[in-house]
Amino acid sequence: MAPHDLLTALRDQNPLVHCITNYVAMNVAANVVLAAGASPAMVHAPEEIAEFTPVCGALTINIGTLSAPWQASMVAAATAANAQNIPWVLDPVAHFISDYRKRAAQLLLAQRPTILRGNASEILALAGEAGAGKGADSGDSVEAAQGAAKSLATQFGSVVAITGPVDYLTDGTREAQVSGGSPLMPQITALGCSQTALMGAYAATGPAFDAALAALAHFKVAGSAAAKRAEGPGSFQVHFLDALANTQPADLAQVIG
Ligand SMILES: Nc1ncnc2c1ncn2[C@@H]1O[C@H](COP(=O)(O)OP(=O)(O)O)[C@@H](O)[C@H]1O
Ligand SMILES: Cc1ncsc1CCOP(=O)(O)O
Ligand SMILES: [Mg+2]
Repeated sequence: MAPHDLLTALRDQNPLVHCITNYVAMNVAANVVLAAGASPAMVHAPEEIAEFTPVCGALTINIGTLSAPWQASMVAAATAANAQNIPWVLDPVAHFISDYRKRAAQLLLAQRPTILRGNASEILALAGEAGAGKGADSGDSVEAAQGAAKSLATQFGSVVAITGPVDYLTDGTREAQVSGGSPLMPQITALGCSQTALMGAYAATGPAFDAALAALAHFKVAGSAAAKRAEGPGSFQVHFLDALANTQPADLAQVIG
C-alpha cells in the first residue's frame, strides 16, 4: 500500500493503539499518535492485558523504563498479539545498559515482533555487534547498522527500521531509505519512542513494511516543516505536533528514496 493511502486510511480508521511505553515517552507519544490521526492508549497493568490487547488494532512495546511487572505485561501482550494476528512493534531502548534489560529485549525479540525499531546502536547490539551506544541516544551511524538490521529481519521475520539522520528500513529482502527531518529531532526526548508508537498506528492500517515506511516518512515530513518555524528544541516540539496533524498524504512520497 502506498504511503499516501496509508495516511488516508489512518485518519479514516482512527485505529486504537495499545502502547506499553516508558515514563518519559508516555505523554509525548500519546500526543504524537493523536496528532497523526490515531488513538493511543497507554495500558501497563498485567491484570488488563488479556482484555485490552485483543481489542486493539496494534500493540507497541518499549522497554525504556523497564521493571518486572511491566516486563510481565510486555510478554503477555506480545503473546496475545501473536495469538490474534495483531501487529506489534518492539522498541529496545538502550537494551545494552544492563544484563536485565539485555535479556528482556532478547526474550521479546524471540517473540518475533512484526516491526523492530531502534537507533543504530540499539540495532547493532541486538545483533550481537559492538557499538558505541551508552544510553538512550545513538553513538553509531545508521550505515554501520544496516547489516545488523538485515540479519535481524531475516532471523526473526520482522521488518527492521533504523532511525537517524537518514532512516533505513528492511525486511531482509526489500530496503528503503527516508531522508529529511531535522537535527533538532534527536534533541527532544522520546521522539524515537513516539516514532515506534506511530508505527503501531500505521501497522493497524496496512502491511508491515509499507506501514513502517509511511510512519518514517510522516516523521521526516513533519520534522522538516517544524524546523522551518522553530527557534530551538522547545518550540520545535510544539510545531512538530502541528506539522504531524497538517501533513498531507501526497507529502509522504517526497522523502522516500
Ligand atoms: N540528525 C537527524 N536529522 C534528521 N532527523 C533525525 C536526526 N536524528 C534523528 N532523526 C529523526 O528523529 C526521530 C527519532 O530518531 P532517533 O533519534 O534515531 O531515535 P531514538 O530517539 O530512539 O534514538 C526519527 O524520526 C529520525 O528520523
Ligand atoms: C531518556 C530516557 N530514559 C529512559 S527511556 C528514555 C526516553 C528515550 O526516548 P528516545 O529513545 O525516543 O530518545
Ligand atoms: Mg529510542
